[in-house]
Amino acid sequence: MPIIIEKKKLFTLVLTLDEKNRKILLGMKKRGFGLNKWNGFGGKLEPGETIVQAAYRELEEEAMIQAVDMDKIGINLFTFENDPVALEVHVFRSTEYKGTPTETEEMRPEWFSYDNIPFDTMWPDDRIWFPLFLKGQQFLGEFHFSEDQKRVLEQDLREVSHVPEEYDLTQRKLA
Ligand SMILES: COc1nc(N)nc2c1ncn2[C@H]1C[C@H](O)[C@@H](COP(=O)(O)OP(=O)(O)OP(=O)(O)O)O1
Repeated sequence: MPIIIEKKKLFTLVLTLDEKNRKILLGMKKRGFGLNKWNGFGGKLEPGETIVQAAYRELEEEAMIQAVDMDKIGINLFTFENDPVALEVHVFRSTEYKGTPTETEEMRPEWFSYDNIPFDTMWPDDRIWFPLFLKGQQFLGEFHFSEDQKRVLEQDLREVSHVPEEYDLTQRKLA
């Protein structure tokens, strides 16, 4: 079946690393989309906000920490069977922060070793692009999910030398 996109929604996703100890900070989602899954911290943009501003804000709101550095490392475009709305998720990598990760209404933060990432309790796309993310390689990904959001039916993951401002839908690989 062709993948038709009539509209896309922008999201951020921030993953904080403790590179010295090879650990990653994830949050258990306590409500809404992605409930009961470990993920990075992020969400939708507020009116008038840039993608980068939203990334800093969401990390602070959901984990109570302030990123000192943050680099956009990739964009994932998610589509779902029989749904014309795509999710364009801008992924950021942060290695320094201020504050103490603290549980909030939306997320329960926890550190995981790079060797023990809980992929079985994460979105299924994560195990595909995390290896690039962890080694600091910029990427563009497309993931087409089953209608029940449980399985990746088709995927395309590319290493890039520059991450664009937004995903160019005319250049997408899955269509
Ligand atoms: C479908 O595959 C996905 N995989 C991963 N790893 N992350 C995803 C996927 N789809 C969405 N996400 C990310 C993008 C955002 O970081 C969150 C969802 O954000 P949410 O819906 O919670 O947005 P908020 O603005 O925080 O929502 P509230 O209005 O509830 O505050 O998941």
